[in-house]
Amino acid sequence: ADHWGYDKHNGPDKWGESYPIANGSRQSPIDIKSSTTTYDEKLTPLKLKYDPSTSLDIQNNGHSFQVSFVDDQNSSTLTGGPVTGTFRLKQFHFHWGSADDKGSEHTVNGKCYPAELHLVHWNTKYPSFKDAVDKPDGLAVVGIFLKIGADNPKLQKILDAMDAIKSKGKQTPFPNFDPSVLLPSSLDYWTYLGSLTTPPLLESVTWIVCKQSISVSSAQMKRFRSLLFSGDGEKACCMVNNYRPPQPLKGRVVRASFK
Ligand SMILES: CC#CCNS(=O)(=O)c1cc(S(N)(=O)=O)ccc1C(=O)O
Ligand SMILES: [Zn+2]
Repeated sequence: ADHWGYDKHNGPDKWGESYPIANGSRQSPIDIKSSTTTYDEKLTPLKLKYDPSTSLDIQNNGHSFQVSFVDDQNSSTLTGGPVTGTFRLKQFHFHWGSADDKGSEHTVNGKCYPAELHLVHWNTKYPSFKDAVDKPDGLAVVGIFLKIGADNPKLQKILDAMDAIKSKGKQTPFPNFDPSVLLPSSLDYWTYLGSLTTPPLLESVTWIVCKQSISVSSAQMKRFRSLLFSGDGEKACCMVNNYRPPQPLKGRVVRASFK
């Protein structure tokens, strides 16, 4: 069948044909309207504890690139914040645009960022990621906006690995990477109940979107855009605009951990 993607004939507007949940009641991403969010003093600080020895490899999966982690122990975890229990880091990936004026999935008061980082964690009340991925409290994804500014040296290791994973299906070892280096200095966040932003669009994600962004330079963004959606031997297609636009809030409340 026609594999989903991000262009006219297989993009976000078409996903509902194969994944009816695309029109569900808790879809992501959303536009975060700061005036309609509500401060919740019961929200505790987000606790992210990452062990660099759990980082495994970096791969081009044909819709983004992701760094995967060993998740057979509670070495790299998310606790606190809006969640109950312990969530394990499985992978992180990015979404970005064809130019600096778009690319993020979440938007803030209608403003897009050039890219957005997603750190995907699964609830250890379930035996594995695949058991968690379709449960309403199965996943917690931390979203971090990238804003155009100075070169970000913390992205260098990722950028240098890109040459080895240019086309779909490529994978290369990526040991000893500490994702903490990608976190902003403040972990103030907005949180709401949503979904995966790519098919199968499962409504299993507690979203935790950081208010503070991290920097990326225009030159560094150009290197993201040199990756390919296409595999070796296929017509080269630049990996850009791999973001889903904001979806209807449908009555959901977005809480803020900060005043
Ligand atoms: C079955 C199933 C599934 C989802 N896998 S994922 O949570 O790693 C993921 C999550 C997201 S996102 N944008 O919802 O965090 C995007 C892409 C992926 C992916 O498979 O590549
Ligand atoms: Zn994502």
